[in-house]
Amino acid sequence: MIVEGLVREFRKGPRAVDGIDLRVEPGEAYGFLGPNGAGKSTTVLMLTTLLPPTGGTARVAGYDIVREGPQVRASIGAALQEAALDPFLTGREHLNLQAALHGISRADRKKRGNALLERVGLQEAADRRVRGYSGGMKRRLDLALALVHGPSILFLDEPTTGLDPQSRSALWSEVSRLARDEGVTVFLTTQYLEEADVLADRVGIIDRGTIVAEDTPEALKAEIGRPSVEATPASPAERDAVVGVLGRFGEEIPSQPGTVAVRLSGGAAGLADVVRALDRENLKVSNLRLEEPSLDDVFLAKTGRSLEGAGDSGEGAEEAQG
Ligand SMILES: Nc1ncnc2c1ncn2[C@@H]1O[C@H](COP(=O)(O)OP(=O)(O)OP(=O)(O)O)[C@@H](O)[C@H]1O
Repeated sequence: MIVEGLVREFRKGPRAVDGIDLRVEPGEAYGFLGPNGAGKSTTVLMLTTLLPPTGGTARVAGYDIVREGPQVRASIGAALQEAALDPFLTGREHLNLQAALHGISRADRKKRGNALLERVGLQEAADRRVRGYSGGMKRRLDLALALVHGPSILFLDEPTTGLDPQSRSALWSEVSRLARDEGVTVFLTTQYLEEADVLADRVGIIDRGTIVAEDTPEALKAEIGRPSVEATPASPAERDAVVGVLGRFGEEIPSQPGTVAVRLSGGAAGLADVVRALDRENLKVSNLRLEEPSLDDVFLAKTGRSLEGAGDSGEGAEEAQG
């Protein structure tokens, strides 16, 4: 997938996507991370040919998204935010219908449907109507539907938003397996740092329509750099003394009540020196933790805002999207 200078301007709205460049290699899992309203869904709609760009170009599976829409659509599968599931159809009926739409023969439809239902763990619910499905089951059915025609690229728009932790991790394993074992290229959008961290080989951070950082999660975190150490003084009376010792190793940062934290100016290796210094001063700590920088720190460093609550106010956005 090659994207160059892609733009989408809405007539009465913002420049939702403001000239983005990206490349996703075959078999790669790419995470598009950003707050509400950053432009993630608009990007996915353009790349899946559902919304025409107002500028720039993109090739998906080698095909131009504007001039070769049908070829693009034949190569991709998409599970988007507004799942078009019919509450009165069963999971199996949905798969059958989708397979028929893709021109899969009657004999193959059944086989394909069964295999996909099994893969996403919906065999037992296969003949129940979708209106009785949980949020997690609907997302898994969505994923199965996106895979019916064996696409080489899979688009997932916020696949786990609103799911409980268990359903979230079940979906994560399925997506990882697709990328790892079947070489499917995955392009997923998410507002969850952890999701990008777990699933993506590379992460692009999008804010207000532009990509502000892009790399492997490890490299992005390493760029922001230094880990922090957090200590819980065993006796609250010794808090100031612990602050004094830790302060020699870096600048103090906000931490949980009852704890002291500093960003280690010498990196993780400084932890041993911290322990020795505390010991020398006879200061006891009940807990000592090394914290690696998170993707949230990366977002903060690149945009000056924290990912939590960095989104747009959403005013009118929902309406406009409908
Ligand atoms: N059809 C539309 N008309 C006008 N403005 C729109 C339309 N669709 C999206 N926008 C605006 O474009 C910007 C980007 O929206 P987009 O949905 O792409 O963001 P997002 O990163 O996917 O956010 P979310 O996580 O909420 O889905 C927002 O400011 C949004 O209000």
